[in-house]
Amino acid sequence: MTGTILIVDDERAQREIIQTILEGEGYRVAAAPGGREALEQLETSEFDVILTDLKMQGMSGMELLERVLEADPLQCAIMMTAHGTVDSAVEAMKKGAFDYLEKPLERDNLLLTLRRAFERVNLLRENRVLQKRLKETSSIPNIIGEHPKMREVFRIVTKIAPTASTVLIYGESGTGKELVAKAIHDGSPRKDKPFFAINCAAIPESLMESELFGHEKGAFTGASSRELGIFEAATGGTVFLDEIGEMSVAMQAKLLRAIQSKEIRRVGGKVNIPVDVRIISATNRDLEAEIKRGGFREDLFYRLNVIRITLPPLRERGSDIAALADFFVKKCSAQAGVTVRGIAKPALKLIMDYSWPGNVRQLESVIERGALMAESDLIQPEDLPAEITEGLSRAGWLPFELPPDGIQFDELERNLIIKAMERADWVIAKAAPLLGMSYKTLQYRLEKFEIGRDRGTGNGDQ
Ligand SMILES: Nc1ncnc2c1ncn2[C@@H]1O[C@H](COP(=O)(O)OP(=O)(O)OP(=O)(O)O)[C@@H](O)[C@H]1O
Repeated sequence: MTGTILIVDDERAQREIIQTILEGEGYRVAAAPGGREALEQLETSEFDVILTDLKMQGMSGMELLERVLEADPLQCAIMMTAHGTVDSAVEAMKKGAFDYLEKPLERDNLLLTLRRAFERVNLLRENRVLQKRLKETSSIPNIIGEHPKMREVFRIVTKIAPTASTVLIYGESGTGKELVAKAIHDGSPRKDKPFFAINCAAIPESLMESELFGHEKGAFTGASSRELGIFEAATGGTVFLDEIGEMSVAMQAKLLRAIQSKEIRRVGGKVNIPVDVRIISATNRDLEAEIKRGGFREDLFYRLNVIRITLPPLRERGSDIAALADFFVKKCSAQAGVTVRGIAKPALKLIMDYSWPGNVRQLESVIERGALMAESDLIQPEDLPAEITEGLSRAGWLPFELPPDGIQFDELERNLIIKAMERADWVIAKAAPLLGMSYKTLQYRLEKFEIGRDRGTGNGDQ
């Protein structure tokens, strides 16, 4: 039998008898003549079980129990009480003692109670190890998230990263889809080979095939030399197809053929070239609904959707906001010239209350801006952009009331589009989800309103 026990009793003879019995059973035993001495020993050593007398000179067993459990609520303690003091024994149990033993002690009863106590100690210990292991496996470097939905993401990523299966990541813009795709690549045997990401919404239809599969010299006007597409360039590695829902149906057919045959043909080429890439794709659209509408091929969907990972929007994991903000502050403070080391409480409250339609990407850029604006070493409310300080809180933000004289709807729409484009650094693919529009709809509206980066003509793409 292994295990450590601390006996606390002010009667020396009692201590010695119990110590002899327990050492005879193989336990490692220490003894203390009173509560104070016991607490001193507990400061430097850990004991699995504390066996203490109730009535002692100086500190009572009850007070010792309270102090011990205050420091470690899971400490296993057994109270020894004089015959006929059941009330105190019950009180000790209520306070959190594991059990009590009536004096004079009976050897068998003592050993049986200790055996049960050690069963519990071992169970708790195993539980702690499991919890620790769970924590270790459910985190990925540089991806912050303690929310159960993120833990589930980490669990799946850790499990499937080493396999060859295709993965489809669902999530709104800025929720970390590319970060997760990269983590899957980094956790796979392909990690030393290239990881290439392509945003299907940002590439014009006419160039998509060449981007994916490459082209031969002279394949089309402007193709002055042979160029490899990302399928060939990433060979042995991973291709990440972001915003797959924006890919045209014609292109989807070509992609499906490439996945099935594991071969591609460069645009203008005459031969098929074998390729070996793992495909991870991502979307913020409901592809199943797109299939019903005829906008997405069902057979391709099943090829891509072998493993599905759903990333929650930031507003659904509010408990992660503070840790993410802190992570970005640290990231910024590593940069030259930035002296910020934290976020002031009132600013943090505004950050926590905000709805984050642009998700983690928006939070990251707000913190970056705050770190640059801050005059002290803490980010203050005045260092945050208006949309956050104006308290458009998660609980029902209602930005507009219809003014008494009505409104010019076109003007309102135009302004909102400009605001979204500014927030998305003039990348249409990133601005579109902020407005709940598809890439094509937003592109059309940018042209219609003649919105460009310089507010002049042109659509300001990329
Ligand atoms: N959990 C996280 N921990 C730390 N950083 C994160 C996390 N999630 C996202 N980020 C950061 O937020 C930014 C946006 O993430 P990412 O580009 O992966 O999002 P996305 O979902 O692919 O966006 P989009 O759909 O617009 O392409 C990146 O700078 C990324 O590093």
